[in-house]
This record gives sequence, C-alpha cells and structure tokens, in this order.
Amino acid sequence: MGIVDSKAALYALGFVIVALLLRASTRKSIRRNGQPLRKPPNTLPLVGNGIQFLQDRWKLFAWFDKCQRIFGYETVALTVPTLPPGVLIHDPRNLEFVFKNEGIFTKGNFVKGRSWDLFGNGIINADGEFWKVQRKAGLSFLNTANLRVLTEVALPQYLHESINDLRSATGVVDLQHIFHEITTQLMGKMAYNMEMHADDDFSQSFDYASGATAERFQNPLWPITEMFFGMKFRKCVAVVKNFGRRIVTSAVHDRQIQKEREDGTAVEEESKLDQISGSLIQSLLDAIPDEQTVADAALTYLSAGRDTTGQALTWTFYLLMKYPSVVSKIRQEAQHRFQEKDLTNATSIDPTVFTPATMPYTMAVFYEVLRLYPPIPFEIRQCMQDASLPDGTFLPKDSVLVWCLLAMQRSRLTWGDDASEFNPERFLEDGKLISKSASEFPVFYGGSRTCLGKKMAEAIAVQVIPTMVELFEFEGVEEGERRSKTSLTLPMEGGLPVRVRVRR
Ligand code: HEM
Repeated sequence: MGIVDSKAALYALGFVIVALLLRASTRKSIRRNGQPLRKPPNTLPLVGNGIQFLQDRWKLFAWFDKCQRIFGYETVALTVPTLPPGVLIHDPRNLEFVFKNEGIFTKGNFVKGRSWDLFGNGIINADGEFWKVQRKAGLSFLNTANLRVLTEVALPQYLHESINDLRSATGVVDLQHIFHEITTQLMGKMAYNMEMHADDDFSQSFDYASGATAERFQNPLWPITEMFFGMKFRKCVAVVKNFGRRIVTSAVHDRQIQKEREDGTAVEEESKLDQISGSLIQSLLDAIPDEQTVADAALTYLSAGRDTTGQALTWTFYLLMKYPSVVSKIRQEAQHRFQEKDLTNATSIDPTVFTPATMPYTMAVFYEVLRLYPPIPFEIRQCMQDASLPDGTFLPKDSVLVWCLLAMQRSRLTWGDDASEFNPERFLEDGKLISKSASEFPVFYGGSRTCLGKKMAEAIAVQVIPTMVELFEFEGVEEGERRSKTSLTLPMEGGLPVRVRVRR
C-alpha cells in the first residue's frame, strides 16, 4: 500500500472514531424529570446488569422480585453491555400504556432477532399484515362452536386416556408429562388433525430449542457462544422445522380428501371432532400463500397453546399438594355440581359438568396459580420511536422495556400484604369470581394482542383440575421449592414426580 493510501486509511479511521464519539455524545438517554433513573441492586460499573442476566433464570426471577420489593412501582434502569439501553417497569399504569400503544412498543429486532430461528414469521413474532392474518385464523379456530367440541368431545377423550394411565400406574408418575400429553394431543388433533404425543421427537426437540432461544435473552454474546456450543440447538430447530413442513403437507392432503368428499366420491359419517380437526391449519392455508409462513404459524400456535396450559396445570397440582384445605374445597364444589346434576351415584365422572361459570372456586384456584407461576414469566418490548411513559420516564427510540410477570404479580402494592402467599379467595367476592385488569394481572397479556386462547385454557383447567382431584390423591416425592428450567415458558425442572392413589 502506498503512503497516500495509508494516510487515507488513517483519516478514514479517525473520521469513524470521531463520528462514533459524536453519536454517543448526542444520543438521547433514558430519563425521568431530566434525571437518570435509579439502578437496581448489584448493578456494576461497565458490565451493568450483565452478570445478573447470565445467571440461572430462577435466580434472575428472584432478582426481579427483589427489585419489585425495593422499588415498588418505580421504573428503574437496566444496562447490559452491547445491548440497547433498557428499563424494568413495575407500574400497572405504564403497562396499560404499553398495551394501548402496540404500534410503539413492539417486539422489535431485539425479540425477533432472538426468536427468529424457532418462530420465523409465526404470530408471536409477527407485526402488521402477517400478524393480522394469523390472528384472524386463530380467532376462527377458537370460535364458540369449536370450543364446545373441545369441551364436550376432545378433552373428555384425552382426559379419559390419562385417567386410565394414572389408574394403572404403579410407582412414581410424572404429572407434568401427563398434562403435557393431554394438551399435546388436544392441540395436535384440533389444530392440525395430527396425532401428536408429549414424548415424540418433535416435542423433545422443541423443548430444547425453546430453552436455547430463551438463553439468548439472557446471554448478550449468544451469536458467538452458539458458534461453539450451538450444534444441538441447530439440530433441534431442523427437527422442529421439518415437523412444521409435515403439518403443512398433511393439511394439504386433508384438503384433497375433503374436496373428494364434497365431489361426492367418498362420503362417510364424521364425528364432531373429525369435522373440526385441523381447522387452524386449514384457516392458515386459506389466508397465507407461503407454506413456510404457514408452518411457522402452526408451530407458534402449538407452543402458545400447548406448553402454557400443560405447565399451568403442573404448577396447580404442585400447589394443591401443599394445600390440602384447597383440595377439600375443590372437592366440595365438584360434589355440589354432582348433586345439582343428579350424578351422585355416577361411577365415572362426566367432565362436561364442570364449566368456568359453575366452578368459581376452581377458577379462582387456577387464577391464583397463574398469578404466582405465570406460564409466560417475562416480556420484552422495544420502542419503535421516542416515547414517554405515564410515570414520566422518557425512552429514546430502540430502548428496551422489560417486565417480569413472576415478580409483578407478587407486588404487595397491587395484591396486598399476603401477595407472596397462595390464597385463591383473593379472586372471589361473595362466592363469585372477580376479574382483574390486564395491567394489574397481565398473565394473558392485554390490548389488541391479548392471548387468543384464554377461554380454551380455562375450559381445559376447569375440567382437568376437579376431575383429577375427585378421582385421585397425589403425593409429591420431592421436598423443597420447585423451580422452572430455562425456556420461553415455565416448565417445571425435572417434571412433577408424584405417587398416585385412586380414590374412587
Ligand atoms: C394458561 C394458559 C395461557 C397463558 C398464561 C397464555 C398467555 C399468553 C401471553 C402472555 C401472550 C402474549 C405473548 C407475547 O406476545 O409475548 C399470549 C399470546 C397468545 N396466546 Fe396465549 N396463553 C395461554 C394459553 C393459550 C392457548 C390455549 C392458546 C390457543 C391456541 C393461546 C394462543 C395464543 C396466541 C395465538 C397468542 C398470540 C396473540 C397475538 O400476538 O395476537 N394461548 N398468551
């Protein structure tokens, strides 16, 4: 290189450094009333909160809980090297503002970049038109008629199979696996018309990929670490994607058969369940021309519906084993329903007698579990433009907002002094179920992106919980507090091993 070239290179380098310095000095920063925000405990010079984020997720959640206890509703600063500046929010007013301004607070590149490999353009990751068509397909899948088939046909069928497994079980059984099997079969059949099981290759790979994706949110150096340790993740994602393509191929095949039926060549009697099976994937195929996006959408729905509900049931039974008085009250409520329906001498349980409207106590138990163990334990959004929260916090474009449901839903300011205790009665008033605003109890999210499957989850819980409680006595075999393993949701680490005794 000539001397002129070297000089030019030197000038260019100098220019870049000056430009970067200027950019840094003129960059807007997060502020409230013109002041920087307070920092959470254990914030270190240079690395900020980076170390907190690198530790095990249960410890991270404990740290979020500590922040909530120290700061109440105050918004505090979060800093992690290499990441955009962020805040940790606690105030329900701020959350309400986020829910109402979905266009400003989106998943952004921060979330999408990390979950792209697993979810691609699936609904959880999508914005704009992609989101709209998937939401519409989901709404038509979760319509009232389909929910009735779920309650009256599909769930009783799969629940019955699990009851039989438990009746014949000897030794220790993993209840998490039992619940996961119910929700996997349900979603597989109703959404995709496919037979799926909790221990098939796809489910295992999805589980691993979900854990590795969640780790990306805690490890800012994930693009580098995955170069060395990401082999298994890549293999699992390949299995998952392959399965997504199988779902689509099978749905296209179902269409051909359906068309032949309509042409009158193969008319058969169909059960109610068969009639609606695969209705989600068929709606997605109708709405989206690209089959890869259909596959992404299908997989995202599966994660949203299956894992969350199965895990919520697992935490429910974990808590029920600790609170026998709550079990007795669920049994009383179930007995009351049997009397009302004149089913006191029934030898088997008819699960259709349990509905959210007739089982307020059971619903209160389910809500209380969701409060303490939210299946989606934390959320992240990114500002698409400069914004100011109702508490006055100014957030420049690209800032990241974090809220930890597991901590927020234990706030004494919102839930009273007994916030950390399991007390289903807090959701009841004169024996009736009371609802909380989405900003105080964000377990199903809020605003235009509220969870689509809330009713489905409730319909499943209100049948499974009293049925299992009436038929069986469960005894935990592991002492101590259970924790969740790393995941996008809240699976119990090591499952929920129990001993089962048949009551009747
Ligand atoms: C106890 C069970 C459940 C809980 C706690 C739960 C919670 C949530 C939460 C917090 C979100 C927002 C996630 C985000 O965008 O970051 C969400 C979204 C969603 N949930 Fe659920 N969910 C549950 C069950 C279900 C079920 C059974 C389905 C049925 C398929 C479902 C379908 C969805 C869908 C499609 C979205 C995306 C909505 C959108 O972005 O417009 N969920 N859920």
